[in-house]
Amino acid sequence: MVESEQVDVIVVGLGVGGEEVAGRLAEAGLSVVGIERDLVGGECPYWGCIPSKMMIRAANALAEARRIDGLAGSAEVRPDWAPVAKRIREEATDTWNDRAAVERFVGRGGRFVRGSGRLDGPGRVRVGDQVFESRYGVVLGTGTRPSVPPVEGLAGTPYWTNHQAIEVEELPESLLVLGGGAIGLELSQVFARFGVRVTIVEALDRVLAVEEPESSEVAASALRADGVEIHTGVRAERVDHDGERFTLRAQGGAEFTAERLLVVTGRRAHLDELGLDSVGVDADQRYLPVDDRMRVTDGIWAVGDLTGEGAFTHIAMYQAAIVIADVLDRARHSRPGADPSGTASVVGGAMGSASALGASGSSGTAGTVPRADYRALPRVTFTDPEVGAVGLTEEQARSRGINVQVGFSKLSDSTRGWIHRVGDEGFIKLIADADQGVLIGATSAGPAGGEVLSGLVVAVHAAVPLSQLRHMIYAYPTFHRAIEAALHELR
Ligand SMILES: Cc1cc2nc3c(=O)[nH]c(=O)nc-3n(C[C@H](O)[C@H](O)[C@H](O)COP(=O)(O)OP(=O)(O)OC[C@H]3O[C@@H](n4cnc5c(N)ncnc54)[C@H](O)[C@@H]3O)c2cc1C
Ligand SMILES: NC(=O)c1ccc[n+]([C@@H]2O[C@H](COP(=O)([O-])OP(=O)(O)OC[C@H]3O[C@@H](n4cnc5c(N)ncnc54)[C@H](O)[C@@H]3O)[C@@H](O)[C@H]2O)c1
Repeated sequence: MVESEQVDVIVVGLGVGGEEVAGRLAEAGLSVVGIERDLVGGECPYWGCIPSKMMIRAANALAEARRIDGLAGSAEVRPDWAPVAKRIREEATDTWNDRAAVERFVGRGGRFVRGSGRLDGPGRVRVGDQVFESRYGVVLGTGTRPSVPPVEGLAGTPYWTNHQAIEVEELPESLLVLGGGAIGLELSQVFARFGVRVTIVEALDRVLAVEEPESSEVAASALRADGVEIHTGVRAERVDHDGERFTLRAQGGAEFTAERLLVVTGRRAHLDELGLDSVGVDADQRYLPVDDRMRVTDGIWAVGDLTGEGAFTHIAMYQAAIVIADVLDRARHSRPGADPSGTASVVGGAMGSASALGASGSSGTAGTVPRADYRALPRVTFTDPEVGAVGLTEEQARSRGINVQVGFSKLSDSTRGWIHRVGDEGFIKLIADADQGVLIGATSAGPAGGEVLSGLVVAVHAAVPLSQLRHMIYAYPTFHRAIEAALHELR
């Protein structure tokens, strides 16, 4: 048996969630080993949120310029992908190099190990020839990878995932997008605005199917206006690549061809790679279930996409704060002569007297571990118009037997929408629990729909009574005044 090295905490996977947990625990004075097999920071900064939003910023600038005609004169727009690719390479990803992130982690007091970590019994993690043993526990933050459907022929073709789409230096003439979810819609609109002929093929009967049907309609009609072809209810049967072009054949005989094929049909965790059987946890699951303190089992926590609680960076960060508080709580109570009130410094040891966590307050008060609550989970799909949503959709609320009231108002009927004119598509949809007199869900689609959402997130999170929401003052003429109009429509 390989001799193991003892540390306080082992973090496997330094994506959004793992990096936050490992860095903060190290700052708090624990000895932390952080293990990452690819790039420290994970999907979001290198192939996800940040570069995709840089693309969207650029594509939206083109769209705004194209709206000048008829509103403010005329403009000739000549898209150029080169500055977008350069910005992603130089500003966002350092050409997909994590040097700075590794240095940041080490600078916070962490020990970095590059490799694939795997549980090797309770508290133990193996990385290649090294074995680490943890005093307080192991945190898993290994995220997800693209889930590629078993369509005949697809596996042998040079299809793109989000990685190649984000890294692209020269745009193709045409692009087939398999999957009309968040990634499919955001990237399709970007590429279409830069002149690529884009076709989306979606299996369900509408795009963005996890959100309200009205959201699907607004997003689909905006993309169509940008020239994107959308085919829903299509079952892909076979994919071929002849060296130059892809052909996708669908059930019923329909055929789609393009120079490139982007597969964005969801993501999946790879639990089989984590050695979960060595700690008695079933690896044959889609995600790793956790309790409201993110505990998988005694001494093992999970954070981020791996938990299946919503694949968003803000969820990974939210969960990370809970894990940090819980691990520190355990460390506090495990020390000889521990102060169970939790009022002493967070942990002992050479670096333990001053707690950065205590100073920032993000882990909660010493001794109290916050519990996860996803009632007011916000999400924003950054199409133009943006589709922001929080809490339950109408269908989810009805299927739970809630006494539902729905309020709806179109942005174009608001003063601000009318002033805005071109590009004012969108709406506010409110879902209320009539018995409780509170909002339990809401959608805010429109220009800055994700920003307008914030008031609705507060309303759902804090269960603000509808009577109070109706008697608030909404600034004139804002887009968010449409919330007031929708409140008056609740029935
Ligand atoms: C194109 C795209 C756009 C997105 N846009 C947004 C957005 O606008 N807003 C938003 O909130 N979210 C967005 N997301 C989702 C967001 O990127 C994820 O929710 C987030 O990255 C999840 O963080 P994580 O820490 O759970 O996992 P990840 O970021 O996936 O990190 C997991 C890390 O673990 C490593 N790893 C895996 N297994 C092992 C192992 N055995 N040993 C060592 N290391 C391992 C991986 O290499 C990886 O670095 C987007 C995603 C994509 C793909
Ligand atoms: N703005 C954001 O916050 C943002 C942006 C991008 C991604 N993300 C996160 O990343 C996750 C993954 O994004 P995604 O777009 O890959 O997944 P998704 O689950 O959002 O969408 C996948 C789509 O592919 C469709 N699909 C599945 N199999 C198919 C098949 N065989 N043929 C045709 N269509 C098929 C599904 O019906 C679905 O509409 C999202 O769930 C989201 O949480 C967030």
